[in-house]
Amino acid sequence: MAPKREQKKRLGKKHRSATTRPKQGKAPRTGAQIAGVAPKKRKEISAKSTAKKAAARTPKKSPEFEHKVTLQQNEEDRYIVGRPKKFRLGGAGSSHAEREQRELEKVADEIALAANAGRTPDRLPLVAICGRPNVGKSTLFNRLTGTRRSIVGDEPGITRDRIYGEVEWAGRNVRLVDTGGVVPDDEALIPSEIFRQAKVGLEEADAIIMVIDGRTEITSPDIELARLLQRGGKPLFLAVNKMDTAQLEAGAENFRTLGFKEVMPISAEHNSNIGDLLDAVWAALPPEFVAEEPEENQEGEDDEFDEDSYGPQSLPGAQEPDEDDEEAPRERKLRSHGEHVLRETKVAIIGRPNVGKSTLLNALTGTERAIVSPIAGTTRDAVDEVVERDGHSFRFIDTAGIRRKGKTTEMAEKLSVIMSRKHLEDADVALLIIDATEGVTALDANIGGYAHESGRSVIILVNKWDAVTKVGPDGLTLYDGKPPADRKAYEEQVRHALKYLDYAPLIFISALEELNVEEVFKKTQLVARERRKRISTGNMNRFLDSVDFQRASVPMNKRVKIYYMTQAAVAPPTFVLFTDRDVKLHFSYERFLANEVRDAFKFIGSPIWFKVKARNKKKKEKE
Ligand SMILES: Nc1nc2c(ncn2[C@@H]2O[C@H](COP(=O)(O)OP(=O)(O)OP(=O)(O)O)[C@@H](O)[C@H]2O)c(=O)[nH]1
Ligand SMILES: Nc1nc2c(ncn2[C@@H]2O[C@H](COP(=O)(O)OP(=O)(O)OP(=O)(O)O)[C@@H](O)[C@H]2O)c(=O)[nH]1
Repeated sequence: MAPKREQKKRLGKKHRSATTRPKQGKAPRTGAQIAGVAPKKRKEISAKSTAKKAAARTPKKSPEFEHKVTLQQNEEDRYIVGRPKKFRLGGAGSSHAEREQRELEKVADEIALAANAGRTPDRLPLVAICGRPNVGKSTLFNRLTGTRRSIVGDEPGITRDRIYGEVEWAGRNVRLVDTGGVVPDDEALIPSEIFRQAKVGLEEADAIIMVIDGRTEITSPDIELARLLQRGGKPLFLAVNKMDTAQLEAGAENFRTLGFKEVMPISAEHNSNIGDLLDAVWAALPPEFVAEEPEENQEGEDDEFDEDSYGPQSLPGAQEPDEDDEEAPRERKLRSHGEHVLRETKVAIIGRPNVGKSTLLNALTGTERAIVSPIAGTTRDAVDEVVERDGHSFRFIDTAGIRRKGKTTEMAEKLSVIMSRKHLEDADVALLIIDATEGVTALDANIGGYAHESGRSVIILVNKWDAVTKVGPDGLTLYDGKPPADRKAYEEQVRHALKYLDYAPLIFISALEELNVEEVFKKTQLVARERRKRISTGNMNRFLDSVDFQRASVPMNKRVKIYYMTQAAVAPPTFVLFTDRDVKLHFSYERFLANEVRDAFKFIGSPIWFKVKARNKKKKEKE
């Protein structure tokens, strides 16, 4: 990261507009804004202000389509989405146009879906730069990130892949993705590759900058790309590039016909109006990125508890740095300047000998869509295998270790525990394998216990399912004459034996016959995302208001009053409870609360950790 001053100089501040200037230093006080208001009223206000913000981000109605803003109760978080009506592109009727139409609608629907998908606000906000070839995307990207990674050239389609970088602006960091461009096969039609690229980058993006060449006329690919983006319901900005002089800048208004609310003339090459563009983008980012920003000078501020002051700003210690966030250093590393990164999930395959670990690894790395590359692991002689699929990387930890065989049974068993624990250290997600032909043994339970305590996300895989379900010639019994296993009853048994892993998804697989292996990838990606989910303090306290603690079966003297709670860390999600007493939470109270949190926010596959802080602890320490 370039020093702050140097970066400011690079980005310039020509033509800075007062309306888009951010409030330096302080984040908008989403939680505290509603302080001092009675709890009932507080809920209403917060819902209204969220809806207002979302409405501001939704493109205006246009004759072709219409956005209806609806407050959706997403399964993972509450989110506002724009629901576009179907529209038809001009020229429909011929079969080619219809095909094109269908393809566009499919992609647009996917983008709309992605906009509604679960968010992981523990990451930096991601801003995508897209546009047709040669409009200056790479020049803008390089201007913002200060790197030369994105190649600039006169030939259209020179950026062949997505490139990620980071920019610091007004004291905050934003991640950028240059979605790239590809030579169109046919200038008259939108090259489908642009859509493919755009789609991948946009799925993750929190805001989008579409770049257009202000020195050329609007082309039909521009129009169609604009329409496609507008269907996604994300904050959109049109950067009219190559406006190198004030005279040219006036012409940017002509591009309003594309239907963008925010149209900004810029010159990426001459560094003009770039600061304004960033200000506007930053102001439009979803609230969770703003709400979670640590407040400066918080240490030592007023320690008095005020019943009506919700939110991080009034919460002594609530926004302390994430000491427990073990993911943070690696995440930061991944976000280094201009680095071309894919999101990566580290996966440990764990289990006792002979359950099918190496067979599963072979099945996972051998799938048709997997691109596998062996990479040196974190320990000296370890080799990790990285599988890239659908834009996501799965790093299987120490595959040499998984394939290593023990000598005697006893030794192999001991080794399996040691290896499992070692693999857990480096992992995000653990795949705990159970042998269906044997059920959960004491050793399985032992290894599962380590997985639970490690704070990693866990997926239970009941392997060799083929061996207990494939019936023989009579069509009724297995080859050995036994009755085939009943899935529901089997799951109950496993759940009973591994009670503490009740949050872990369970999949029946056959590594040998590659049954349900696809599902393993899907679930791994899901739980990896869930463990990094962050709930805003405002939402957390609304949740707390709704919990009926009377239902917790905990002795009266073990109950503590929780004034408020906040998520202090991700991976695993860790909550700090501000209580009336500095005592360890009673086991059943903790379990009750974890279940309530899970009901509200899911956190599929991840354990939930709690920390207790007595509200006056700091004060006592000072005295
Ligand atoms: N005059 C002027 N030219 C610019 C400006 N920004 C970019 N260019 C030029 O436009 C051309 C294309 O720029 P790139 O940044 O490579 O465009 P791109 O959109 O990334 O292109 P693809 O890689 O094809 O997608 C280069 O010759 C740049 O020098 C600008 O602000 N003013
Ligand atoms: N029927 C059936 N057999 C399987 C399946 N998966 C693995 N096996 C068999 O189970 C045995 C053990 O498989 P491995 O993959 O070597 O097991 P492992 O867990 O790596 O064993 P260790 O290296 O000793 O820890 C082999 O004979 C496999 O063919 C399955 O899905 N179905």
